Amino acid sequence: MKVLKFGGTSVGTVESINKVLAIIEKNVSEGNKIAVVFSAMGGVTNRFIEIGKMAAEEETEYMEHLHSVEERHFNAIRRLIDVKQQSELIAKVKVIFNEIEDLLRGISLIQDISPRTMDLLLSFGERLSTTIISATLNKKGIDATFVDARKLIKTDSNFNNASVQIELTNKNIQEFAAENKGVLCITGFVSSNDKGVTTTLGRGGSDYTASIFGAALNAEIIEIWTDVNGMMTADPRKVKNAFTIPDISYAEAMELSHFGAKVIYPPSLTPAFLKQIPVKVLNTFNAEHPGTTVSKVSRSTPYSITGISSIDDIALVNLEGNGMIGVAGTSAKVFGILADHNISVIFISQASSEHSICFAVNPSDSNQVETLLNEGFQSEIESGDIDKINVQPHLSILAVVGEGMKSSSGTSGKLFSVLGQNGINVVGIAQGSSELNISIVINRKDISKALNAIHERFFEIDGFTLNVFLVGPTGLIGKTLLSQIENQAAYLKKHKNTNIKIVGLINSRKMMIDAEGLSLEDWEENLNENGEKANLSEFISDVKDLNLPNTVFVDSTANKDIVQHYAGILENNISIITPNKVANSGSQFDYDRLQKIANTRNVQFLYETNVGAGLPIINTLQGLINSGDEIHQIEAVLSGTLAYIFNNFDVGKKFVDVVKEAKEMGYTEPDPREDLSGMDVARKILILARESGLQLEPSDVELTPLLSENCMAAASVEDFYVELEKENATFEKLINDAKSKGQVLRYIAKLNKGKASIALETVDKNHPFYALAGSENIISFTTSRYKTNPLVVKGPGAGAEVTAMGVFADIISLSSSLN
Ligand SMILES: NC(=O)c1ccc[n+]([C@@H]2O[C@H](COP(=O)([O-])OP(=O)(O)OC[C@H]3O[C@@H](n4cnc5c(N)ncnc54)[C@H](O)[C@@H]3O)[C@@H](O)[C@H]2O)c1
Ligand SMILES: N[C@@H](CCO)C(=O)O
Ligand code: NA
Repeated sequence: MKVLKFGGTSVGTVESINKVLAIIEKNVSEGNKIAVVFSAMGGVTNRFIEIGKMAAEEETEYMEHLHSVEERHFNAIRRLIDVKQQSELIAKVKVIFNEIEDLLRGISLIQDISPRTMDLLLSFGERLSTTIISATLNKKGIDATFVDARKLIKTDSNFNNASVQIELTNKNIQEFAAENKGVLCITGFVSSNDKGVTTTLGRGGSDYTASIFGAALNAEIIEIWTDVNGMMTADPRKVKNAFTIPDISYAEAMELSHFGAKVIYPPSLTPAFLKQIPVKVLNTFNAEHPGTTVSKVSRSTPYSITGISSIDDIALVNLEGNGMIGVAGTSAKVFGILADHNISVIFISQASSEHSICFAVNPSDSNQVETLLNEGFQSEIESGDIDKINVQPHLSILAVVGEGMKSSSGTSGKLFSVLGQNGINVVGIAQGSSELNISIVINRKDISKALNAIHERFFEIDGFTLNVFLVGPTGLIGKTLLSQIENQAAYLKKHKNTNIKIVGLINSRKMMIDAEGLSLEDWEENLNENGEKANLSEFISDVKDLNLPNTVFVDSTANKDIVQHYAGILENNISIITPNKVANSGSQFDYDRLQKIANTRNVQFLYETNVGAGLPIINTLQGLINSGDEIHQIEAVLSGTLAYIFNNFDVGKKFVDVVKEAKEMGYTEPDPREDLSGMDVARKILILARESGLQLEPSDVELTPLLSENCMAAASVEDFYVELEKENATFEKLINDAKSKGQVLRYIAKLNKGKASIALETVDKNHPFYALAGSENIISFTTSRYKTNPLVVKGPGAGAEVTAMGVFADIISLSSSLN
């Protein structure tokens, strides 16, 4: 024997009823003995509640509303059953509607609808749907018996939420089933008391009916047919990667649904659980899907948790005070007061210090709770033993549930590290000693981020995803970075189980954000055609509001305004990666501030490409300092542009043309004067000084300017080229003088005895900086450990590919640290 139950959406339309019929027919053709429980057509119960209330309030339109419900049922009959065979059923249903009309007239006369009357009114929903479907089955040649469950399920007289007299009910059902063959078509939700007065079974009522029948008939299985593919690992509306849980224990199902997974209401399945009858949750609209089996057996699963669910809106109540310590009875009093007022508690936590009790309630109860407890504990509050009751609204609870975490370590560690890495503040924690559920209270704004991050970490179906917002995608570095990410995506997926997802782009003209991820194939056309007008502040506030997990903000501009936003971005627990040197080369105060925010917020601020592009300079220096080395001296060629220019300027060439070449090669700053003025090098040596542990301001860097005032004053880069052309002779002379002595020009930055300086020097072939080619940088660190032979890093220190690579490497390093 199998018991099937079809909910309101499954019997809501003719299309869905046809699917239900097909499922029943399939069972019959396979020779299964089945009993089928039906809910009312979707929405009908609520309509009846409204109509009943309208009648009681003498609103005459109730008749029109009733007629529309009637029409809906007649329409279904007309489409389900052949014209020639309809009349008998239509007559039967018409009689039922006449009864409903009489009832409503009565309600309207006495202007009252009691719980008893409401139960009678609501019972028509199930009676109608079941009448229609059983008749349809018969017309199709399937032997089906309409079963009015009111005759079999006997309850007390607690209308709206009656308690079942289980022994009597079982006996009734067993006797009935013994006498009646064929498909039993049973009205869900309804029952009656000893006097035969209609009652209903309350929340999850039709599931309860199915469970009662299943238990009474010793069914081998109960199938709950609904409109989703079973119970899922998380709410699929909040977590896109949620998937069906194939097997779940009764206890887990109970925990998950307590915290909001609404697919089934497990308390209603208790009769089945007690008899250890497995319950399958299946999808009427996707009947082939295996759904979820809820049963007693413990399961084998590759995951340490079974599912995550949440209640979005709760209020946390805190009762606190020194007078509570060691005093028995405080919690009994708190929960006694709540119980007296029928207020249900969702979560409780008390630290062993006994200094406070904290618990969660529905926000709609929170004002009442506050008043009740302030009154109840008035004398303790007055004497100072207990502080005033504190209520925190706008919170959410999430629960991580699974038998797998029992007596195994690591689940809570993993859980809290995900929350920590995503800057999600934990307001409260509770874990029962059953070790089946860890419940966490967090701020409401973080709930979606938390669910997604936890789901990703525990279920790892699609691997780890880093969400990237990029400023300056159409610039040289930005564009190169995007193409490197695109080319490397398959490798990262395969070898690191990592997805780098670009979720937002902004250049000086356009911006766009898509939390689902932007395609790297056509991002440029997409941004041009579909992007909104760029507005950096708006973009950044959208980034914050979106509150995605595992997020990084990449700034690939040389812009000064963006830097003003860094602190706020880090404060929102979003990491920053940038080749832009402006933030780290402003005031020492600003530099320290960003470092501090990143540290306290537990996010990363990575800027390897600030010095020497992709060359490992910042990481090397940080490694030296963090491991206890001391920097005695740094000597370096830090400008790729100037290195290139001095390596390529020769007699017969114009200096300005070599500068233009450097720009075309992608070595220069957006404005090459940043390089030629020495500003770019000054920024770099300042950053190295700070990374070495020194406190320096930009003005402390001694710098010999390379460019005349006219060049610096030019209004645009083009004007600057015009000015520079006039100074050709000066540069020619510099080079020739050096050459005549067998020397080369090097723009050398030094950090020595706490001082940073930069000067144009000539070096001969014995100098280690002599043999630099192209845009090569060289950095030589003399330290306590590298004293006689310095540690030297050398290689191309500018250019699109090597810089984008450095940014990309920072991105990978961030994602490894989060994963
Ligand atoms: N080129 C190199 O070799 C190299 C090496 C290391 C570091 N860097 C640094 O990389 C950064 C980018 O350099 P690039 O060569 O790609 O420059 P670029 O001029 O080609 O690109 C910068 C992009 O940023 C955009 N942008 C500027 N302000 C913006 C704003 N407010 N909002 C949105 N977009 C804005 C610009 O439109 C441009 O597309 C600079 O900070 C530079 O110092 C470059
Ligand atoms: N413009 C810079 C790029 C690297 O930061 C240079 O020439 O070195
Ligand atoms: Na670097």
